[in-house]
Amino acid sequence: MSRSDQYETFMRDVFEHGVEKSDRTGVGTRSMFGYQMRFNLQEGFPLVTTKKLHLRSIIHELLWFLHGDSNIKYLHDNKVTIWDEWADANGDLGPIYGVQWRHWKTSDGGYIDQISNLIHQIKTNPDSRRLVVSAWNVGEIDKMALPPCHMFFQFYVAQGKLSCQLYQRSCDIFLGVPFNIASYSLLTHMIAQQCDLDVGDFIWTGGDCHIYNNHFEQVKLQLSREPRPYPKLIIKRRPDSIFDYNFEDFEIVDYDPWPAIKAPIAV
Ligand SMILES: Nc1nc(=O)c2c([nH]1)NC[C@@H]1CN(c3ccc(C(=O)N[C@@H](CCC(=O)O)C(=O)O)cc3)CN21
Ligand SMILES: O=c1ccn([C@H]2C[C@H](O)[C@@H](COP(=O)(O)O)O2)c(=O)[nH]1
Repeated sequence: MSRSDQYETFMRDVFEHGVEKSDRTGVGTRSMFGYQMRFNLQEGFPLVTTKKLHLRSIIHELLWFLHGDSNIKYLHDNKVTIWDEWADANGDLGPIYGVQWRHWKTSDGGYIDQISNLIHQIKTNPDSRRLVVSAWNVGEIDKMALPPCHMFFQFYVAQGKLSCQLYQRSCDIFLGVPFNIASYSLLTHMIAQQCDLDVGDFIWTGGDCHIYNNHFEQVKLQLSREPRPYPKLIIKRRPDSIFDYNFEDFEIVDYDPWPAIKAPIAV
């Protein structure tokens, strides 16, 4: 049975049973600690259907991470504005996700490309239990515009299928989480294609899962809507490496969402 309501069930649980909690931004939240969702990627691409999602921003952001970039110029060139509030006057965000994924600094002055190493390990040693990428570089957190939220992910290969589990320490359920689910599901499809594997599950694990107090009306509206079946992802080409995908390589078919719902972002 295909389920396309895990996200809404999660949102409803936190909305109904979360506790009041103040937070860094001053907005205030309703929060729950610890939650897990499992998406079978064989059954569709988990793009939330109870509001229209801007997949363009999600794809460009992921390609930007994979390029090891942390300046918003690439995003701006592609009309993506989701990181604007955190960039400095030069558009820099410090050593956030992309930098840690591709150029983790070592103590002897070298760099580690975690993504290249990961792909190599999946291809040559798929049973490994060390198929891990971390953005949580403790020694560099104070140089980042925002400490990583989606901070640690692990892959798993069994029966010809690639699965991924993400640990997200802090989760803005209305604005951030739909982006995060789609982004890592897309990454899992791309890595599976590169490694000649089918896709398995994407498992999302959250730490502090919160709904901001100024998202309550939007959440009520969203929860009044019936989820629809998930769309399908088509990757139109098989690039030579994980770093050679273009925006145009991806197509989502049969996405029939409810209308978009606007909300302010907590900075
Ligand atoms: N409070 C907060 N929540 C987040 O989800 C978040 C941050 N901060 N800071 C860093 C990044 C930036 N992210 C963002 C930023 C903006 C949107 C947003 O405004 N989404 C709109 C559409 C925007 C668009 O695609 O142009 C939405 O309706 O989903 C989503 C995620 C995720 N992260
Ligand atoms: O990919 C992302 C990035 C950020 N968030 C949210 C989670 C929190 O609401 C804020 C970060 O604030 P902290 O005080 O650093 O936890 O951004 C997200 O959900 N997804």
